[in-house]
Formats: sequence, structure tokens, C-alpha cells
Amino acid sequence: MHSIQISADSSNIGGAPNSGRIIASLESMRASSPTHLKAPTGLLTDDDDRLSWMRDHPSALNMFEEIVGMSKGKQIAMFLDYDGTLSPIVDDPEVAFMSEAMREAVRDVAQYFPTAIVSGRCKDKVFGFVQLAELYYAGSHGMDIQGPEVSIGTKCTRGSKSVLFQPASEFLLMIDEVYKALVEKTKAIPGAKVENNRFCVSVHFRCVDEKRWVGLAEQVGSVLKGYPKLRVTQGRKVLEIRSSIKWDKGKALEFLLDSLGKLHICKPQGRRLNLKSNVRFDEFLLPLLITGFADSEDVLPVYIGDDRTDEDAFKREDRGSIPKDTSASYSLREPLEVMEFLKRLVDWKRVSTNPPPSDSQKLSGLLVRPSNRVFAPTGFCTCEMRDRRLLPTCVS
Ligand SMILES: O=P(O)(O)OC[C@H]1O[C@H](O[C@H]2O[C@H](CO)[C@@H](O)[C@H](O)[C@H]2O)[C@H](O)[C@@H](O)[C@@H]1O
Repeated sequence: MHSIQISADSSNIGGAPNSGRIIASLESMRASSPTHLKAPTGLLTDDDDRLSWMRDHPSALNMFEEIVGMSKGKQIAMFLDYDGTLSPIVDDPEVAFMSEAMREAVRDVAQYFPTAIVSGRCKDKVFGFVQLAELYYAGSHGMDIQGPEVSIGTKCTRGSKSVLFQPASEFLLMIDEVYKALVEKTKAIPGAKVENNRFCVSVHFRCVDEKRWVGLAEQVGSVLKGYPKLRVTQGRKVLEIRSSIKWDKGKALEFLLDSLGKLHICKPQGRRLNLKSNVRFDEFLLPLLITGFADSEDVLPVYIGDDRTDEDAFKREDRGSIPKDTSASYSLREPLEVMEFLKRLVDWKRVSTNPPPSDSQKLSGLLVRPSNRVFAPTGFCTCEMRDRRLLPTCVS
């Protein structure tokens, strides 16, 4: 199977931290993302490195025909990270809005392909930014998954919003406690910001003076010493605290693919491929890596993301260990290029789909299988096409 995503190392920086342990090195914090979007960071200073990176991860726009060629006979499933992918990176996480044009592009994509937002943000917050009810949302790094709203004119499903999966619900109280402790511990550090993402907590250092980064990491470590069941990962100028359960964006991707399989595609099987990962990239130059997997008969997951945590989505367990051919990896430079890519995908689909999908096919991302049965996500409801009408057959 092929898929699209971002690259970087999603290393687990600290699990079960000891007292006062520095949970992130200054170097790793520096490398986590330049402070300003356009600042050349020098991560790829060498021209040869740069050329070789671009050769290995060509622009998804330049390689568009090749990418859509891979989807021949398959259903594309779209997975989109939010920050840095749909919205530009800004200093204040509260105002990381996506543009109306981007929203339009995502809305259009979702008309043709089942589409999920996979974010480190809590689900409600990312929904507040995206505002498209027809999408799947996997918030808190995939620990809070919800299917699209379905309104098919029946009492049982009208406007319902069904939670599909919350694998870390037992950590809710603990995370809230840690959030409060982190707010208290870091309040004296100018620019530090603690964000409650419900099933995880983000400690931002984008606006903290670099001289204080290690001190901030120490404070985080000191809070976490009492919580051996929590771990820390690192994103773009952010430390992310979450439960140590084996669940991440990659697992969420699996879960969603599995749910979609119940909708309209067979579960991917066969040979598995690893993505090329741990690629160093310059945020300004090439933040988005699009990578392909082989090989499902039925589905081409396209994952676009820019963060270390998105790497988890490349490393889905069922991928096995066969190195991916680098020609299947692609990149996009910034959200504007992501938008361009989404638009081109829709244009391509519009031209190649004749006639366009019917309303019932498009309805909330539900697509009709050849058998005429339409399946809603796990724990949601099952529907059936009868006399060209979509009828629910059960609700769970
Ligand atoms: O998985 P994502 O949707 O990419 O979320 C990852 C984190 O994104 C946000 O932080 C990042 O974007 C901010 C706004 O541009 C920026 O200020 C910050 O430095 C970045 O790390 C979000 O605030 C975090 O909670 C997410 O975990």
C-alpha cells in the first residue's frame, strides 16, 4: 500500500523521567523547528545534502501524475496533519488558523475521498479550527478518534457525533493533573506556554529564550518524575507529554483504515514496506514529505504531515521491514503547496470521475461498495442501499 506523510524522527525523548532529569537535549530542542518559518536553519547546509534530499523526496506537485498513477484501481484515503500542514506555524498556538481557501480545498477533497485530520491538538480544538463536520478527526495524537457527523434523515443518526475510540481514557485525570502542575512550574519562564490537549499536554518553547530551554525541560522532568506512566516526545518547538500506552498517529491511521475498511475498502494486506524515515529536513525548504507504501489492492492512504509525531504514521506496525523505494517519497514545502496538491487531486478526480459521485456516495465520506451496502464507522451504525435510498439497519 502507498501513503503520504511527513518525515522526522518521532523519538521518545523521555519515559518515566527521573527527578530533575533533563528530558530533552538543547540540540534536539534547537533542531525541533526554526523559530520563524522563513528563517534558513542550516539543517541542510551542504548543497550535496540538499540535492540528495530533494532527489529522494521530489516535490509532490512535480510528481503529481506519478502519485495519481499509484492510485489506479484504488480508493484514496486522505490523512492530514493540522499545524504546519493545513495552517502555517505561528508563535501563538491559539491563533493558528487555516485560511478559508484551505478549508475549501479540504472540503472538496472530502467530497471525493474519506478524509481524516490527525493532530496533536485535542479533537475539539482542531475541529474548531477546521470546522468541517464531514471529516474524521483523530485528536491528541490519535488518542481521541471520532467519525463524521451523519445526518441521513433518521432519528437514530441525525446530527449524531459518535466517539469511535479513546484508547487512553484512563489517563484523563492524570493528564489534567499534570497539565495544572506544568502550568504552575513553568509560569515563571517567560514565553513558556502549556496547552491542554485533553489526552496529552504540550509545553511550548517557541517563544522562550533559548538560554532557558534546558531549564524548562528540567521543570517538565521534575513534574513528570511522579508519573512513570507518562512519556515525552518532541514536536516543533514543543515537548509533548502523553501516556506511555502504545498508541500514536500511526496506530490511529491503522484504526481509521480499519474503520474505513468496514466502510468501503478491504483491509490492506500483503507485503509491507517501511518508509524512509529520520530524514533531516529544513522547515523552510521541505517540511512536508509525501511517502508511498506498497501495496494494497484497494486503498492508497495519502498522509501529509510535517511533524516528528507524523513519523509514527509512517512506521505503522504492519509495514514490515522492506525498505521503501525512495522514488515513492515526495515533499511539499509549505501549507500553500499542500493546498495546491489537494486542489489538483480534486481536479484530477473530477475529470476522471464520470459521472461524479452521487449524494449518497459522498454522504459524510461514506462510499458505496459494489455490494450496495454502506457501512458506517465502528460503533456507529450500519446502513444499506435499498431502492436507491440509504437506510440504517442498526445502531450500536
Ligand atoms: O499534529 P499537529 O496538528 O501538527 O499538532 C502538533 C502541535 O501543533 C501545535 O503546535 C505547533 O504549532 C503552533 C502553531 O503554529 C506553534 O506555535 C508550535 O510551536 C508548534 O509546535 C499545537 O499547539 C500543539 O498542541 C500540537 O501538539
